[in-house]
Amino acid sequence: MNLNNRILQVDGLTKTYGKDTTKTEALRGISFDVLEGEFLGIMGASGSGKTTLLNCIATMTRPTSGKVYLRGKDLSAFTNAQLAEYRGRDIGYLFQEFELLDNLTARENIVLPLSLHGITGRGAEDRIRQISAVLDISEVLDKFPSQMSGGQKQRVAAARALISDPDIVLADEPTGALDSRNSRLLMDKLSAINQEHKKTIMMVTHDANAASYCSRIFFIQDGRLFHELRRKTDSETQTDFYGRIVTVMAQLGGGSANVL
Ligand SMILES: Nc1ncnc2c1ncn2[C@@H]1O[C@H](COP(=O)(O)OP(=O)(O)OP(=O)(O)O)[C@@H](O)[C@H]1O
Repeated sequence: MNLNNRILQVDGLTKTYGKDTTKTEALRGISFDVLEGEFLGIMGASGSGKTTLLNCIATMTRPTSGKVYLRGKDLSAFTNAQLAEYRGRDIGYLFQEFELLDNLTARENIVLPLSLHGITGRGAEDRIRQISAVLDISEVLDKFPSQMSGGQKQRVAAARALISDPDIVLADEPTGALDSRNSRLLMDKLSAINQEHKKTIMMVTHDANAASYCSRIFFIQDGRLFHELRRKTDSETQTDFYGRIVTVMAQLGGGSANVL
């Protein structure tokens, strides 16, 4: 592994919620590296710690111990100003339930991170046009969320996550609220953004189909890394990779149907 293009380093991350009788050890020591341009999947049963892991990386949750480094810089040592810059510019976050603001149009939702984080509007219109074309949402830019389909809302949310050209996109179950057609459409777009625009993506998912678009997948069990799968570049079809994913899902706990 060439560590020169390591974008993110997760080192011995633990997270314990509550104490005594309410204590939950959500993460029990997780370490891995993410390389630039990877499309990394995180899978595991409900409650295994996937969202906690993503939120520690997003600095929405503070780890109990361990560190996260972005390009070698320790996030826990960031000042408030550096954290704001990190959240607003270095990462983009895509939520399962879209989290668009209902009283803003698609266009206003997409530019929100730029204004919230004081990023200047230089070229914002050009950038919206480019991203909207990639995500096929040019037609809905002046619509409000209530006037869009679920698939369109999630693609608008993806545009919002990408508008500041972040180093890494963190996605938590982005297809969780979508039907299979819209899931496939979103995954095709995310895959193109990863492959053609070289954007690093880290995605939590329960969906083996969505995971089959990834280049590498971590399986988490009870707050620990259980297994890692890597798609064989060039020599493995998405269908074959899907087959291997389903096999590991079954090993994780007695059959994919009752695990994930
Ligand atoms: N804020 C919190 N306070 C207390 N316990 C929490 C909190 N957030 C998560 N947990 C607990 O930590 C564990 C891991 O939760 P987490 O949401 O990270 O799992 P997950 O793998 O993302 O689950 P799911 O697939 O159901 O979303 C669970 O047992 C959960 O109940």
